[in-house]
Amino acid sequence: MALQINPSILSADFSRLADEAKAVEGADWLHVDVMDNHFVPNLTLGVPVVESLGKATETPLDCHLMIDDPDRWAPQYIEAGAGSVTFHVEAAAAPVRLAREIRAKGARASMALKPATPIEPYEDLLPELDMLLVMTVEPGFGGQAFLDIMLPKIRRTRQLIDKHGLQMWLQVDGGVSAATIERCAEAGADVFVAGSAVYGADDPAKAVQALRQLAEKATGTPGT
Ligand SMILES: O=C(CO)[C@H](O)[C@H](O)COP(=O)(O)O
Ligand SMILES: [Fe+2]
Repeated sequence: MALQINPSILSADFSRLADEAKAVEGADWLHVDVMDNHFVPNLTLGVPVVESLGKATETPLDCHLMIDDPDRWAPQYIEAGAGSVTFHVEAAAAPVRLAREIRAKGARASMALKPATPIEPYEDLLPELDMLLVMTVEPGFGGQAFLDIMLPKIRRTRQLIDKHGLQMWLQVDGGVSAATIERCAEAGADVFVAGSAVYGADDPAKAVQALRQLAEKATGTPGT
């Protein structure tokens, strides 16, 4: 099982994005939150910024699309350099077709669930995906408190992945910190997004290492 830490650039200084991306080189992926002020009540960045970020760092980009109509926009993020594209199932018109298109274009296909969206209706879609994202806050903002009530959903999702013998990754995003990452890892997550816990630290690279060690300790699993 992979064990990965993905710093979220949402909590970085947007006037120095290239430097902030370089500050966490050594992390597995750079998590990029795309918000459109429709699917979520916040506006962040779009295709041109993703393209520039891709040129500024060696770290592959994990694009989390919190936007309406991801069916239309996801391909553009792959062309801009995203190595992994996550769409929200609540926003996608045709999740299976979209996942297949993302894979066909050479990126990892990932699907996200808001806190109130259950995993069970999507069990049969899992083989179409490279990653499933269980949101542990309501999407839209960094720095929110981790929702403990999501731990059973993380556990149930891990059970479904294992039941089907899939190699796909299970990502958690929202409120992941030194205080919460062990519980996420014990519940079966293997990819951890952390925004404020990384960029709010004096040394973001050290914060990534510290989170990795806690997750490894919780699972007895060496990371990548
Ligand atoms: O998708 C997100 C919010 O919608 C962010 O990735 C997430 O909130 C990261 O920030 P933090 O670790 O501070 O919670
Ligand atoms: Fe995110």
